[in-house]
Amino acid sequence: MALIRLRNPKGPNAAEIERKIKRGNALRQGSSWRGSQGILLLLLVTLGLCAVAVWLYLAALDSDITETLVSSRETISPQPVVYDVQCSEDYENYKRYPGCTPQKCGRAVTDGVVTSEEAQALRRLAERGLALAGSEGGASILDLHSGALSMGKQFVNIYREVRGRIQAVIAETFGLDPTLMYLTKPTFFSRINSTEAKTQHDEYWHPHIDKETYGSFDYTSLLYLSNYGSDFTGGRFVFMDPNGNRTVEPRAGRVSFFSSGSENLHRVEKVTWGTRYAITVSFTCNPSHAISDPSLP
Ligand SMILES: O=C(O)CCC(=O)C(=O)O
Ligand SMILES: [Fe+2]
Repeated sequence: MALIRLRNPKGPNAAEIERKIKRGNALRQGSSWRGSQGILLLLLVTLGLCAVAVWLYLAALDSDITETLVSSRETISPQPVVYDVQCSEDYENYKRYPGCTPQKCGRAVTDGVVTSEEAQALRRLAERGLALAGSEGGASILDLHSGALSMGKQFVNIYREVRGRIQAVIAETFGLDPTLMYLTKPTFFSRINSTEAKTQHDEYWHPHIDKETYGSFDYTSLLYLSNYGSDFTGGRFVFMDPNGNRTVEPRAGRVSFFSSGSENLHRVEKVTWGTRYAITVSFTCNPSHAISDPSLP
């Protein structure tokens, strides 16, 4: 027995024990590898969550929108959705025209006044007209003034019908006499894309008050000819109120209208992708600022 012990000092189970030790080591190594894998995974998940949080924060900073008044996914019909806003003092500095000068101010949106076929026809017209030229920057306009187009022996007013309906819905919403409100200039098609601005005429995104910018406006209406989200991104209309920003998302055939004073300070977001078509159609209470439909003698 002693000899055997001498020849094999580790005893009869030494090989077995060694195997166990090796297996133990291997297991420990494996579990420490698995441990570091776990830590790595945890790190990655934490990093991912941090990235998402930063992205959400930046997105919130970028889109300073407090409220979406009307989204492009909903249909506002037949009645417009109306948001009352207190009239600014702007109107006191202008001559008042009873039956037209705003007594009640606000903003409204309707999808029930212009059909999608009409919007499509007007968009095609804008596409063709603007294809003849167009700005090198991102914003182009086509001013069709009264909207008259010669055809044979007469004028075909391309948007007389549509304009008449817009006039009627504005009058009804703000309690006006439609015969005392007049189409005024500029009345124009706009095309906006994401091309970088080349001149200040391309800088459509600045906050402004229509009554100050255009002088004659008392009521502004915008007829959208393309859809936010599918035809273009960015390019939402933003009312900039003292307590936050409120958007109207364009949608083909949608008419958005509002009193033109500083109670409706607004801007258009920069278009980030695609092309946005719209028509600005505006009305004045001052007959001397009216533009009339041309007629043949
Ligand atoms: O196109 C729009 O949504 C707004 C345009 C505008 O603010 C304007 O024509 O004065
Ligand atoms: Fe404007």
